[in-house]
Amino acid sequence: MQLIINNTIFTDNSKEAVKGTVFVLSKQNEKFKDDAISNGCEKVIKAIQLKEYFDMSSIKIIGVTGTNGKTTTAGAIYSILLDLGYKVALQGTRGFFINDQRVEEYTLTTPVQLGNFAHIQKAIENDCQFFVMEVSSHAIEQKRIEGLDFELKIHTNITRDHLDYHKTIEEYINVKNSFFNDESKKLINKDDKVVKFNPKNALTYSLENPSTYKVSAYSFKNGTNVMFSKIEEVHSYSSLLMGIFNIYNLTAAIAAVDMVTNKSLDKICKVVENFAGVSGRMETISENPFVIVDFAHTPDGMKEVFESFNHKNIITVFGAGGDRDKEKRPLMGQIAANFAKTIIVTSDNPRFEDPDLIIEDICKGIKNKENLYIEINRKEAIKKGIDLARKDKDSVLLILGKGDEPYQIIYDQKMPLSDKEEVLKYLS
Ligand SMILES: CC(=O)N[C@H]1[C@@H](OP(=O)(O)OP(=O)(O)OC[C@H]2O[C@@H](n3ccc(=O)[nH]c3=O)[C@H](O)[C@@H]2O)O[C@H](CO)[C@@H](O)[C@@H]1O[C@H](C)C(=O)N[C@@H](C)C(=O)N[C@H](CCC(=O)O)C(=O)O
Ligand SMILES: Nc1ncnc2c1ncn2[C@@H]1O[C@H](COP(=O)(O)OP(=O)(O)OP(=O)(O)O)[C@@H](O)[C@H]1O
Ligand SMILES: N[C@H](CCC[C@H](N)C(=O)O)C(=O)O
Ligand SMILES: [Mg+2]
Repeated sequence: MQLIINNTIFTDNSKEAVKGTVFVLSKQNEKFKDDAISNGCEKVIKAIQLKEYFDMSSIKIIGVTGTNGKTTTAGAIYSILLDLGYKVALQGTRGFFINDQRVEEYTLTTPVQLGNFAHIQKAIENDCQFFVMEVSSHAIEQKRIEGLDFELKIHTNITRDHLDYHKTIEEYINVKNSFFNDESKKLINKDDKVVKFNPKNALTYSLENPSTYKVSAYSFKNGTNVMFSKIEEVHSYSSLLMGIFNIYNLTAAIAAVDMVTNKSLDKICKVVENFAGVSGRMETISENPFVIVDFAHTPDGMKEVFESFNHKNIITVFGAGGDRDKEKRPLMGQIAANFAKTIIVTSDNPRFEDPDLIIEDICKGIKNKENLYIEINRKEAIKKGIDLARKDKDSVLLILGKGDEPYQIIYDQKMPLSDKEEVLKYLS
């Protein structure tokens, strides 16, 4: 990865660290430091020193971390700030956006250090006042965010994900909590049971426990309508988004904008109505039959989605990613069995794993196999789900795990496959 600042080339790859370049050390590449020096680089610096070459004072960085809700909450903050007239950049799972234009397709949810600095540089060149970014647990552990000063750090929730990488839930929780142990301005979900944070400059939000931004009531008739109080002031907002978990995401987004701008909460609550959500997150593809595509791929994410439709007969199509956390698979099967009337287990992104074995892992959590179908071909599984949904007018078909991913990763190949396209093709 290279970054050019004032005609100086900065690189994080020793193979590029030739004469005239500056090698930027990271946790991932420090083992190549001697190679960089022998390749003739001018100097070796730590990422935190990039601030000496790079004035970032004109842009406010907002970081969102948590197991689920990062893309949705970051997307909502981006939408609100744009509607309030600010120039904003958004970086995350769905790619890199500047002022409503997608500048880069999906790469990493949080790029490597120089990738973050390159995007911030581009955002500053486009006069952005805010840089909203998702902060993944990998990024925290690998210190990809080293050198960034956050105007505000936001916590959505901490349940479980990426245990293939962090090995234990305790380690995963510690990594997530480490993002909140400094004196930065932070916004914490007070209903989360495992979050630990430095109380200095911390404000909170919640539906259950006492907090700064406390939701007092909500209803789902004609969309989502929410009432909350900030200390003594009462405010309300409405949204097209469904699900109690989206009330957390939207309340966090409203609170965040309140904390980083001097706009009135009433103005902020007004523009949040324009946020139509993020594609592939609780996205309604068809009303009749009722078909929704969602990105839920963790036990907690699935539980939240299922609980949003417990008034419906749930038919669900899902799988689990290969080369990811294996222990979550039976838990996902069990959650589906607890809520769904019909379960169709299929492939997600098998990567280098045998899709049959992934499906076997999921089915270990499904004791009652009466309404369980297994269909390894995701396209066929979606068709099966639609056929069943057509026969039950009180059903909702929930196609989970891939959201708006336009591909299926088999080995290291990205084969074109979009859940939404498959539904629309079959219904047309
Ligand atoms: C598992 C994982 O996170 N791997 C990351 C890790 O790879 P790695 O340890 O193999 O590193 P590497 O490729 O050997 O390179 C490490 C560093 O050494 C340097 N290098 C390398 C060779 C050399 O001769 N000299 C040299 O200097 C490279 O330029 C690089 O800076 O370090 C690399 C560089 O920092 C990352 O690009 C890579 O992310 C890979 C591509 C990846 O797929 N990561 C996924 C799992 C990820 O990060 N996902 C999260 C969460 C997703 C979500 O929940 O939304 C994300 O933020 O996207
Ligand atoms: N606040 C929340 N609590 C629990 N589940 C949620 C929440 N928000 C969203 N979800 C569920 O998790 C899925 C992923 O949401 P989103 O993409 O916003 O999360 P993310 O943290 O960016 O995920 P990833 O780390 O995989 O990119 C959604 O499709 C929904 O099913
Ligand atoms: N459908 C994807 C969802 C996870 C995407 C991202 N959170 C990651 O872990 O790479 C998978 O399970 O392969
Ligand atoms: Mg994301």
